[in-house]
Amino acid sequence: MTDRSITPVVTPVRRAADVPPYDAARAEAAVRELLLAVGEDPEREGLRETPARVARAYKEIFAGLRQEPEDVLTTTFDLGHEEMVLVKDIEVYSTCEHHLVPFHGVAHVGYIPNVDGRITGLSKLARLVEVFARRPQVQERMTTQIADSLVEILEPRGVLVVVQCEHLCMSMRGVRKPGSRTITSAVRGVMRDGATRAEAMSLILGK
Ligand SMILES: Nc1nc2c(ncn2[C@@H]2O[C@H](COP(=O)(O)OP(=O)(O)OP(=O)(O)O)[C@@H](O)[C@H]2O)c(=O)[nH]1
Ligand SMILES: [Zn+2]
Repeated sequence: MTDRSITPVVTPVRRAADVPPYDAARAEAAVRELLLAVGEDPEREGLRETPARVARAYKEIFAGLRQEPEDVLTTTFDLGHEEMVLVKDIEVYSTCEHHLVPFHGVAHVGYIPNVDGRITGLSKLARLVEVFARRPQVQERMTTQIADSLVEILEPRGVLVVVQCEHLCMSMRGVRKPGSRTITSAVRGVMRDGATRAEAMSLILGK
């Protein structure tokens, strides 16, 4: 019998090319409806511009739906560097797909290049995080997507991604536990080896 507890759950994700263009007018109408639904007056002074503002903000916050990792992991160099590369404390702002409120914190992204030493620009790792953070998300999927796209594009020997976030849906509402942090990781290839993983983790945890 299959042990279902270790069966990976793969969420089908639409490719950017299949995502329709951003519909600002529709977003604006929806925000207006929401304001009415909560008992506000969208015509009052302070709220008159709000639907349009929120529509613009959502375009930015969900821009990652129209981007693919290969759009940002463009610059690769063959530097011959075969040891670990780790960028830590990359600030992350994403949106919980269950409540549409933010979760935020940091991502640490490390990889061990392939034997040709193919590496990418450091900023590209932070851009990669943005591609997946700027979508309606769950933290686990975001972590996995960052790791798997690095595997696909850089073909490295190993990847480790650790994300630590506070979910405002747990802080400002619901269970109301401000300050709790959720930590997720995705580890691929030789980064799974005990010593290598320990080295990456100590670099992440070290000040
Ligand atoms: N695994 C996971 N869960 C998340 C994430 N973001 C939010 N959640 C959880 O999604 C769950 C949704 O649960 P529901 O019971 O459907 O929604 P709810 O009634 O609003 O739940 P409460 O938040 O407990 O009030 C909650 O337990 C959230 O904490 C995430 O990134 N990963
Ligand atoms: Zn939530």
